[in-house]
Parts: sequence; C-alpha cells; structure tokens
Amino acid sequence: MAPSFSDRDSLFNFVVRDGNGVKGMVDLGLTKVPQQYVQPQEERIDKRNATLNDNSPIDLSKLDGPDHNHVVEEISRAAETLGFFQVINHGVPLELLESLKVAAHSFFSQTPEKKAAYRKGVSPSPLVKYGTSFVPEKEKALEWKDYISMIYTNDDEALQVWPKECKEVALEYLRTSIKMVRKLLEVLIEKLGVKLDDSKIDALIGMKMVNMNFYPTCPNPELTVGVGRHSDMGTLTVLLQDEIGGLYVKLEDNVDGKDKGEWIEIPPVTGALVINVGDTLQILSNGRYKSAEHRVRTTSLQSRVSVPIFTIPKPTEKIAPFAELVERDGVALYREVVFGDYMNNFFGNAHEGKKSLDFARIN
Ligand SMILES: O=C(O)CCC(=O)C(=O)O
Ligand SMILES: [Fe+2]
Repeated sequence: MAPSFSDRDSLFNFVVRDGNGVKGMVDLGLTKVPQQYVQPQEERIDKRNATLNDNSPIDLSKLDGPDHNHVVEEISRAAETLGFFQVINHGVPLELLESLKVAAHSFFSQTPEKKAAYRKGVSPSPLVKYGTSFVPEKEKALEWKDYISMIYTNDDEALQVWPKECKEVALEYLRTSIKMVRKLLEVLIEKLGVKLDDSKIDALIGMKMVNMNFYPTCPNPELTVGVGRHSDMGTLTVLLQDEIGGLYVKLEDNVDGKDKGEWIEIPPVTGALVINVGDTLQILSNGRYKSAEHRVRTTSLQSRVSVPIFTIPKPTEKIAPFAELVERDGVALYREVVFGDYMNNFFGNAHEGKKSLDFARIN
C-alpha cells in the first residue's frame, strides 16, 4: 500500500527526524515523489543536456617513469579546467573497490532502527553520523540521498566506533587513498612553483572523512536530485562511484570546444577513482585550480552508491592564497580564513553551487 503522510511535518519527521531516510520512505512502496522532493525547474537534471567527459583516466603509475612530466601536465591541466579527473593504477586495490560498494549496500540495507542509532545527537560517537539530504532544515527541496559519514582520527578509534558493516574496508580505502592524495597534492603544488615542507602538506589534509552515499531508486527521477549543485569544501576529494552513473560537473570556462556552463558527465569507469578539487585548493592556488561545481542525478532503475573521501585541513588551520602566487598575481582573490569557520559556514547553508567560496572571496 502506498504510504500517506497527512502533512509536511509527518513526512519530514519520518524521513529526517526519526531516521528512516529516503530509503525508509521508498521501502513503503512509494509511487510518486512527495512535494518536498520536487526541485524547482531550474535545478532539475535533464540527462540529454549533458556531454560525456571523454578524457581518458590518468595513469598514476606513470608518475614514476619516463612519462612523469606528461602526467604532471595532465593532472594540472584537469585541475585548472574541469576540476575533475579520473585515475587508474592509483594504488587502491581493485577488490577493495568492489568490497566498498558491497559494504555500502550492506550498511543501508539494515533496518531503519540500526541506522538511526547513528543520527546526529544520538550517535554513540561524534565521529559517526547517519543522515539524509544535506541540511534538511534549510533546504527548499530535499535531496534524494541518505549517507553515513565517518571522521578519521586514528585506526584504533575508527575500528572502535565506525559501523561494523563497513569499518574495515573504509579504513583500508582511506589508508591506500591518502598516499595517492598526498602525491597528487605534491604534484599540484610543485606545478604552482610553490615550495611547502612536508608538515604543511600534511596540514592541508590534516582531517579526513569517509562517507557512504546511498541514492535509492526514485519513481520520478526527472523531478529530483540525488545531490544538488555544490562544490566540496576541502582540498582534494577521492570518489568511488558504482556503475549506475549520474555524476555531472559544470564547466566554468570554455575548454576544448566545450562551452562555459555546460554540464559534463563523469562516466563510471571500472577500477578508476574520481578526483576533484575542493574550495580549499582553489583558495590556496589563488583561483588557478577549480573547485568544481557538481551534482548527482537519481534513477528509477537501481539504487546507486558512492564512497567519497574528503581530505580537509584541521579546523584550526589558517587557509589563504600562497604568498608566492599573490606576489606573482599582484592580487589576492581570497582572504585568510580559519578553516573551522569556513566549515561552519559550509555546513550551515543548503547547497547553492559555489556560493560557499564567497565566505573567503575578496570582491
Ligand atoms: O555521489 C556522487 O557521485 C558524488 C557525491 C558528492 O558530490 C558528495 O558527496 O559531495
Ligand atoms: Fe561533492
């Protein structure tokens, strides 16, 4: 029987407050998306309006060989234009990528009560949070997505408090990915002509968070979004997406015959990981590297999972454009911010494209 929610509050309470999530709602046998999930026309995603990103994935194993310079060029060019690229031979075992997708499905297929135990305010640990949409209290239309978020402090604590359905694989994914993130960051910073000591590079990725996103099947995918237009706040994001597809990035400038404002689909590539630049790296590079605006479509056919790792500075870290670049450019496009303040602003507002960067922008 199709569920009936007598008013707006009862649906919000069921999905958000009681922690049933979008999945709980779909499992009731929903045949039509509730009004709260209907996006305004301009936010809906028409997949016929997107261009496929046909750039081949970048082979990171070649960083250690004679093609080093060419690969550095590919990485920095992608970071300067789309802000998104895919990588292969990244050092994260392929079987692990498969296990992560299985673990994500296994976490979200649990009963609502099991998942709701990790809701904000009741979770046994401040490091673990289960939720739905992004900031449901502030959104005009909700996102068709449930998630679990796990902050990393150290291995022991992760194994103690992260959910048992996914903690081992998530930790191994983090351990192997971080090596790659560090390497990419070194390459990108060196390409700017900036010299940083190891401790400063570590500080730029001093905090790490592994999320698992679950996008249930949606009866009216043309009306909803899985994630609305946003950029990520951190330094670099590593993203594992499954084979369903639906991730789109917006071009900020005309590039390679493609027009500014065009939405480019990042297609699923088996064994590859997606890397994207976040706001922090755009600020540090004084705007050279593009924190990409992106969004996710829903589908009526199969549920989709994705597993991002967000690498971000510690909240106490001060972030500002590198002095060498400000000197060279003759102008700083962003002011210095304490990262914790940037983060509070980011999580305090609904997704709205790249508006998050205004917090640091100098006009
Ligand atoms: O699911 C995806 O492909 C992307 C998710 C995303 O953009 C995010 O979690 O910030
Ligand atoms: Fe994102």
